[in-house]
Amino acid sequence: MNKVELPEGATLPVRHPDAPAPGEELPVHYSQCFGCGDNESGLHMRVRAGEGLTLHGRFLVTDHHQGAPGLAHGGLLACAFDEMLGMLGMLTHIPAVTGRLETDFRRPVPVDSTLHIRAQVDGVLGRKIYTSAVGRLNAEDGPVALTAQGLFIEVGLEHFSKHGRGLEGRDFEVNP
Ligand SMILES: CCCCCCCCCCCCCC(=O)SCCNC(=O)CCNC(=O)[C@H](O)C(C)(C)COP(=O)(O)OP(=O)(O)OC[C@H]1O[C@@H](n2cnc3c(N)ncnc32)[C@H](O)[C@@H]1OP(=O)(O)O
Repeated sequence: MNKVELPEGATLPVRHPDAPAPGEELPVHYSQCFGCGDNESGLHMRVRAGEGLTLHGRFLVTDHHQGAPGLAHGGLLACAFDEMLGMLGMLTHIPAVTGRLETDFRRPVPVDSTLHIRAQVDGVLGRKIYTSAVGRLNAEDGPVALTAQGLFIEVGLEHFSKHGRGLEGRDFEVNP
């Protein structure tokens, strides 16, 4: 994992009492989500809660995900990290959106490989949530293919009703 530089005063948020238990699979937060939903060409990411403020996810790289022939597209891999880092909100119940996402591509990711991603919350300062993740090839302890750091910004739920659609009657889930 990258060494994450946190600003002075950042603290670790509390794991929400209703967060999925360690080992529990996270629900699909939106059926059409490109990351975790039924979207035909999507990632079909499967994610389970880890200890503390961590998540473990994985997806199979398919022909839908190519950039160069036989290799995953870099932007699509960044998408997978956005999804994983965004889903950390299910541990904290803090509604937030990606403000900044930095991805380091360290190894090519071939079609038919499974990318295992471990994501964690590193700290919170005001509305800013600092997160990071590492992606490994074909096993949870496989070779590191990517690392990423994400800055998420806490927003009110009105962010999703104002800019998105279909949030009526929901409390903390931000997608229908
Ligand atoms: C409840 C949980 C449910 C979980 C469900 C799982 C869902 C999973 C879904 C997964 C899907 C994946 C998830 C997705 O794909 S989320 C979709 C992709 N992201 C977006 O669409 C966000 C678009 N941007 C915005 O809406 C606004 O710009 C936001 C809301 C982010 C901030 O505008 P706002 O007017 O509100 O606030 P502010 O501008 O005063 O900024 C506030 C603070 O933040 C700092 N700042 C801001 N930006 C940056 C930056 N780039 N680098 C560094 N710092 C930045 C800023 O300096 C300030 O700091 P400070 O001055 O206070 O120190």
